[in-house]
Amino acid sequence: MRYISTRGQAPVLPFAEAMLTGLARDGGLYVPETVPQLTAEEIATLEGLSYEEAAFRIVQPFVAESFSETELREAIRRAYQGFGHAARAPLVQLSPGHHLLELFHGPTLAFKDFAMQLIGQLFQIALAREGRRITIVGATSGDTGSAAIEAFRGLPNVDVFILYPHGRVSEVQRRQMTTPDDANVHALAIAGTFDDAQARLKDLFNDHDFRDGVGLAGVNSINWARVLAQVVYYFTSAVSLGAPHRRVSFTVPTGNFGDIYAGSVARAMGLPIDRLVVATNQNDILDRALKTGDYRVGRVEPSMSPSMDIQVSSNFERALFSAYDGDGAAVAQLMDELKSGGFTISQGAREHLAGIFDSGRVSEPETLATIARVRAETGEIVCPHTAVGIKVADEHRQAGTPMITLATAHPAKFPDAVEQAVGLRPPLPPHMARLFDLPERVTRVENDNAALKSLILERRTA
Ligand SMILES: Cc1ncc(COP(=O)(O)O)c(C=O)c1O
Ligand SMILES: N[C@@H](CCOP(=O)(O)O)C(=O)O
Repeated sequence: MRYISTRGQAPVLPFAEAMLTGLARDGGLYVPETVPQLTAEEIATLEGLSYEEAAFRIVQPFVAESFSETELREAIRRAYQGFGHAARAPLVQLSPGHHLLELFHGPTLAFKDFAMQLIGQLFQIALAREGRRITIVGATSGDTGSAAIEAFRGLPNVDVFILYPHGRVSEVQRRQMTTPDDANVHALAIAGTFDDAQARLKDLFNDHDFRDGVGLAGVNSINWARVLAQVVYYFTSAVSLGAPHRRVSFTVPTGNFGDIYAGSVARAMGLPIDRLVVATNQNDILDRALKTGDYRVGRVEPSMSPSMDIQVSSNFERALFSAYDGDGAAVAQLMDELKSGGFTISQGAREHLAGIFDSGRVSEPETLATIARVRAETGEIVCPHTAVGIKVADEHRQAGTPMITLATAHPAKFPDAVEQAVGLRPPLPPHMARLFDLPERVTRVENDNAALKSLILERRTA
């Protein structure tokens, strides 16, 4: 399996190299040259398997040339052993035909753990093999950061720098990033928004001297390996509701478009997904783009679902690459236009996207009302991101097709929003009970590349 860039100008790489490379050298994102297909029979055999065995069968065709079966099985086993639920990603029925896929039973209480724990294991195998050291830089709107820190803390051959927007993540999210005391972990509060953090991160990758000098690696969903690991739970949940003999739909709270893009990969592999529904908060560029064809960047407005406070949605580039039939030059042209504020999606590409995705937007009052309604109707307490998903899912449900909404984070990560909606603060699980007692370590940094580069060079332990 070879991996190619969405902009068509970067070296073609095998899986392990694409994983260690992160952003392609032409500024694009790696995707597999072809998508492996699972037959209906193969999909049916996933029913009743452990999450780990299903993950092995789904991931293996993408990585076979880079990792032996034994290495992959062991990486998967280690990745999910710390999850707090035997099913790893359990499904809970919200109402007849509407199910919540709980993706928050990992160590940092968000869906990011599913991919980050696995790539943490795969990175270690690949780095040990080559005797390489790396400097990971990640951008986060709240959840990727702590998941990355948890997966890479304490490793002798890795430094982890996490850029988060100062004052724009929840207190639990911030403390998850600033309280680990490992010398290789560096939490950086950048002046600006998540979009600024992600833009600076891409600048660092596009500075080839710096990138090569520090051995830069990325663990955002820029990294194909992140997306791949997220494909698994689309299969396990759909199969438990009757796929491949029955079609299912998914609604996904969306920001950087990585999670829902993973759903489109599952669909391309043969999983009978009817609709993939993008759910945004008031930062609604994706909803606007899918409805009008105009992808136009607006101001990032802080919301009570801060992890989705994103306007420049990195993985949309991968969806565009498919929608433009793998035309890297066309994608590069759109990304160039994006530098001046946006672009218009061609009619053909819009039709391609409309064949897969629907979308909806949820306001702040609607988010609160949904948390309260779900509590009243089902007893479940959901996080504000999940509430955005549930509201949009309810607007897109079709009789006869089960809808699965991804519950992307634990409500205890967002106690202020939950308290406002239902009058109580969900407790943190026991392994995080000391979070508010631990000292924080944080460095403020300007939204400036030169400042960032010198900080990384100065702090690196590698
Ligand atoms: C809790 C939560 N929900 C939803 C999202 C959106 O996911 P994606 O960026 O993959 O679209 C994020 C951030 O990624 C998140 O942390
Ligand atoms: N919502 C994310 C933003 C980064 O997304 P990623 O999937 O590209 O890592 C976060 O919580 O950090």
